[in-house]
Amino acid sequence: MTDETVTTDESVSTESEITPEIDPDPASASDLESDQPSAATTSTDRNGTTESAGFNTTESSVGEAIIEARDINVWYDDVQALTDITMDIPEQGVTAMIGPSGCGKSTFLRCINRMNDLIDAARVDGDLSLAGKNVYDSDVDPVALRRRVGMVFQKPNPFPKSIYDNVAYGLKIQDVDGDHDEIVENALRKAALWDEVSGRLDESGLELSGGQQQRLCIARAIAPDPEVLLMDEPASALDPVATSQIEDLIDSLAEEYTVVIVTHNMQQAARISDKTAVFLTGGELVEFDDTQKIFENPDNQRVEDYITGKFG
Ligand SMILES: Nc1ncnc2c1ncn2[C@@H]1O[C@H](COP(=O)(O)OP(=O)(O)OP(=O)(O)O)[C@@H](O)[C@H]1O
Repeated sequence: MTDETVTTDESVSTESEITPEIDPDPASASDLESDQPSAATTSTDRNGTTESAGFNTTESSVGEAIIEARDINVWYDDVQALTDITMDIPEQGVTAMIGPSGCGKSTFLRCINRMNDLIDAARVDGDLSLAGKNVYDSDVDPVALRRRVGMVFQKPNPFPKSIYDNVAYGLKIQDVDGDHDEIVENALRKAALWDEVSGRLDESGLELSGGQQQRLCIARAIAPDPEVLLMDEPASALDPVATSQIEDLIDSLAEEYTVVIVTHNMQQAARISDKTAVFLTGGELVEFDDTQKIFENPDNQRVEDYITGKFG
C-alpha cells in the first residue's frame, strides 16, 4: 500500500499514515444555537481545574508557542479555503477551532501534519513551524512529521485488527524502538481504556463500542509519543456519556500533549479549551484568544454574532 492514497475530503484513507477516514458531519445551525455556552456556577473538577461560567480556566498547562502559522493560504484547485492564517498555538493545553461549516477548520488542522499533501487538488502556501522548524521545508519527511503530530478523526476508525495491533500498528510502521507491549499498555492507560480491554487485547477493535473505539484510536495516535494531537470533531459521532469520557480524556492528555481540536460544539470548546480560534466564511481566522475572552467578550462583532447564534 502506498502512503499517498487519496479519495475526497470525506475519505482520506490509508493505514500506513494512520489516517483512515474523514467523514464531516456538519452541525446544523440549530445545533450551534443549542450549544451556546451559558452562564453557570463555579466549580472545581477532579483535576483541580476551576470552571467559571462553564469555561476551562486552567492556566498552568499552556506554554510557549509550539506551532507558528504565518500567512497560510490553501487552495483546492481554484477555490481558496484558507486566507492568510497567522496564529501561534501554545504548547500543551487545548486549542479549539470553531466556525461555521466550510470555513476551513479541518483544512487548517491538516496543514499541521501535512495531510493536505495527500489531496491532489490542495495547494498550501506559507510557513507553518513545529517547534521552530517549518514543516513545509523540503527536508521534512511527512511520515516522520506525522509521528510527531498524531491525528484522531470524527468517526472512530479502528483497523480490522486486534485491539493490541491497532495500538501497535503505528509503532511497527514507524519503527519505534522499545518494548511494544509496554508502550501499548501505557497508551491504552493514557486513553482511559486499559481497564476495559486489558483482558481481551486479542479481540477485534471493531467489537468495541463507539466510545471505546474512539479511545482506541486515541491510544493508537499517542502510542508513537507525538508532541501534538490533532482532533477533528472527535466526539461528534458519540453519545453524551462517551462524549463526556472523551472530554475528560482530552483534559488529561492536554497535560502532556498539545491538543488542537476542531469542534462544532461551542459548549464543548468552552468547556475544554484554553484558547479558541474562530474561523469564518472565506477561510479567515477572525479572532484567536483565550477561550473565556472569545465567549464572553470577543473583539469582533462577527464573532459575537456567531457565538450568540445569530448565524451558523
Ligand atoms: N478535498 C477537498 N477537495 C476540494 N475542496 C475541499 C476539500 N476539502 C475541503 N474542501 C473545501 O474547502 C473548504 C473548507 O473545507 P473544510 O472541510 O476545511 O472546512 P470546515 O470548516 O472544516 O468544514 P466542516 O465544519 O463542515 O467540517 C470548503 O469549501 C470545502 O468544500
